[in-house]
Amino acid sequence: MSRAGRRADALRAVVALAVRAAPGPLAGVLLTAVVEAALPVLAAWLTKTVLDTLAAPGTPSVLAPAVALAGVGVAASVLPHVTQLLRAELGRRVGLLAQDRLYAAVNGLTGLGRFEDPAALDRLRLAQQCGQDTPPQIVASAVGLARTVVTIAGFSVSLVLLNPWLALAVLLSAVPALLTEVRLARARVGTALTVSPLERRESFYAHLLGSVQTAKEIRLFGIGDHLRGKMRRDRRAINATHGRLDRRAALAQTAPALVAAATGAGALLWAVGAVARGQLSLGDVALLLSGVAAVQGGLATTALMVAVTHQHLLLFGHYLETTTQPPDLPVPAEPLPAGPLTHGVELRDVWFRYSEQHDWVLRGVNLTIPAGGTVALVGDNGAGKSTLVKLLCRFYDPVRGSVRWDGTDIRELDPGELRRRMSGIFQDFMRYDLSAAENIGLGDVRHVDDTARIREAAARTGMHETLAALPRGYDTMLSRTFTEDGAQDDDGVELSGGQWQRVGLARALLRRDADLLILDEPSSGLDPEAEHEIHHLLLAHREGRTSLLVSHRLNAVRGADLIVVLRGGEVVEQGDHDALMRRDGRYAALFRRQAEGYADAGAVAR
Ligand SMILES: Nc1ncnc2c1ncn2[C@@H]1O[C@H](COP(=O)(O)OP(=O)(O)OP(=O)(O)O)[C@@H](O)[C@H]1O
Repeated sequence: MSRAGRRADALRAVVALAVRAAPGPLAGVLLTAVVEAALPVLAAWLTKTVLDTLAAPGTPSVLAPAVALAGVGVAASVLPHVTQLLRAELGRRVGLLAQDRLYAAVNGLTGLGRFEDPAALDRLRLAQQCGQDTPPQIVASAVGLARTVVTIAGFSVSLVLLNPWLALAVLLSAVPALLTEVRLARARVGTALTVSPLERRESFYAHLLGSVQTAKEIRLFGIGDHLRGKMRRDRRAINATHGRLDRRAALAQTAPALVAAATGAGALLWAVGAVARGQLSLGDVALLLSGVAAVQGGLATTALMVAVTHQHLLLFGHYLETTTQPPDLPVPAEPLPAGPLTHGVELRDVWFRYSEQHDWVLRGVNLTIPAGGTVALVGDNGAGKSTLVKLLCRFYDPVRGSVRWDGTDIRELDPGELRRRMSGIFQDFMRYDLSAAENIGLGDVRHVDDTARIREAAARTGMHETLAALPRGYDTMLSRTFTEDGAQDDDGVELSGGQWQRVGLARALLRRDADLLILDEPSSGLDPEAEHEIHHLLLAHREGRTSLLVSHRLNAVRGADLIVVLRGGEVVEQGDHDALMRRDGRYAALFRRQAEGYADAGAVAR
């Protein structure tokens, strides 16, 4: 699509957004803009009438035009405040709708790929920035533009009546400024794109330096100054880019400004001569001077507003691109229903790599998780276990092969429905800065307010007593960073690593009707007694349910119906514990090594 076509699309989208979000304030802003635009023209004519009436004694009373002029003055001083009020309301409502649509689009992404694509993240950042600010600014500029055009038209007619050639010269003198501003607008958008990655990285450093999660390590390693230096370097680069553009703009704007000033001076000299020759009255001169100033000022404002609107429309293109982007993973127009799991989930010759630049992570994996069965996945660091879990949830699609839910390729299913049939805990599970109840309730948002259910899930992971004893019980914020809905009390708490893991597990267990339970390292942060206890609990919970357990603690997986050993992205062994021990391969070696570690520790203890 051509650049002009994209701008027209952006403009249509902004207008549609404003009409949808705030029809009342939009109509109000347009109305006040027209009235505000007409006032200066009216004031100039009334001034001329007052001056000419005063200069010609014996003519009708000056009172009526003087009172009208005063009225115009009052209206001119009040209206900007009304406009400001309406424009602010318009901005807030449009900003809200734009933000909501943007995050609906982001939330609609099925997979994780776009969140790992720097170009997509830069675009998202620009979309976040301009989604909030750009539509109201475009509306404000467009309204301002319409207003100045009305004012310019009014004064131009006045100038044409006094001297048509002068009117033409004044109008033409603004053309260079207009062209310069449009060129500069394009350069400004180019600069915004250039600095966006730098600004995103700067925000990252700002987050590192200002958050409690990072404060410990930054202090222990004393790397605050190092990070600050990197942040400063990015900011300097951003400033240098902006500085270059500002210098270029100042140079480019000088010549058009000189042309306009020379035209204004010429008009003044002509007017003085015309008064001396008796061609113009004093009132005419007042009208002419205010007309030249208004037309020139208006044209300069127009140039700037055209440029700003142009710039915002180009930026808004990124918002449109993000909100109308095609799906990251294909979903059929009419997906098949994901029914209750009756046979099992199967990975059939699955090959996967994160991108063409990356190496294969899974290489022809064949694996079945039978309905009602417990499968454990073990293997070295980087063997591909978490990647396999992500493919099961359809965060990525296999490059080759398929993942099948009761025989149907999960690409044929509705991803939302598929995920509603699953539950689990990831290795890097979320610790939400929310209340304890909500931290668990989010496991099944239909029951987020079901206190009894939440307490029962907490009890099953041994967390009920701990959470009930918090300052506000389950309503206590599990955060020292935020307070509940802006409350002033700082009684939020930070849980220990193991306690958080139990909360994460309780969240997973809240979805009681899940067909497939995925537990990726569910006990890595627990003390040995808690681990033992949690594994017994999970064993009981998994009984008769389909589950996939990923763990490095081989003692925890020995009860699984099937243990699958992954190495370098390939399944190298599978069977139950006894079969794998008899086979005396990789699993047996790993198991013995862990058992020896415990035995050695026991010997040292004795
Ligand atoms: N988002 C990603 N983008 C690119 N490469 C990735 C990504 N996630 C993982 N990898 C790579 O894929 C390989 C497998 O990682 P994965 O997390 O699946 O291993 P794992 O078996 O779960 O390891 P661990 O036992 O350490 O948790 C690793 O080499 C890792 O660097």
